Amino acid sequence: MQTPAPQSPVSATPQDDGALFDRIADALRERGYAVCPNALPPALCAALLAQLQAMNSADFSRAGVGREEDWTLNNFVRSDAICWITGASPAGGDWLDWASRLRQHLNRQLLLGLFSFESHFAHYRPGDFYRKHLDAFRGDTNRVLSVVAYLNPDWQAPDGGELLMYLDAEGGNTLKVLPGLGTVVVFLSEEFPHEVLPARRDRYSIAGWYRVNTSRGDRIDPPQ
Ligand SMILES: O=C(O)CCC(=O)C(=O)O
Ligand SMILES: [Fe+2]
Repeated sequence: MQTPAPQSPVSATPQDDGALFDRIADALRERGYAVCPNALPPALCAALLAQLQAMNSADFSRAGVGREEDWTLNNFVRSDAICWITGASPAGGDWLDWASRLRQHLNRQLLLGLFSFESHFAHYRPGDFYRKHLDAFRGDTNRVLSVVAYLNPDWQAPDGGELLMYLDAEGGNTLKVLPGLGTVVVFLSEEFPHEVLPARRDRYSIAGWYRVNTSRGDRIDPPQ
């Protein structure tokens, strides 16, 4: 008889995660991106939503563009506000655990060598946007895989705020994703330009990036 797997505090579904993570790995292998409605475990969604409700605007700061010394505020490119997730809160810790399980699964299946993960909550007020961009530039970064998780109950098409993904270099083949609660999108950071269209409601999400280790000499990168 098999011993049941230990249950995580927010989700009794590591086994279900396995099936979802397999689907994500297959889609990444075939297309380089995966769009998965109802992917985040419901208990994790509930915990993250409760945390968002407990936060206020002072916990968020205006999002910038670029890394470290290249970081700048740019109202033309993006107008959302963000809060980095450290794991200090139980919900943040549960999210990081989920992201870590996905990382290990993808490393096993796709040999991506993903080394670390960084992520933040994002709040887009009505009208906020993030113009067309790439999350990583070839040879210039260690961000390999982007993941976005949406935290908006009852989101409808007229609410707008879609993630618009450009699937080919010409920009003719696009995909729109509604930011509904529990939907997760994963994609190769260097391959897919994307943008966030303005919404008519407050829009909440988590954006995260898996990175490879590009430390050399005395320069530790990622810095952790
Ligand atoms: O929220 C989204 O749909 C995508 C956000 C994004 O592209 C980013 O933060 O880099
Ligand atoms: Fe992005």
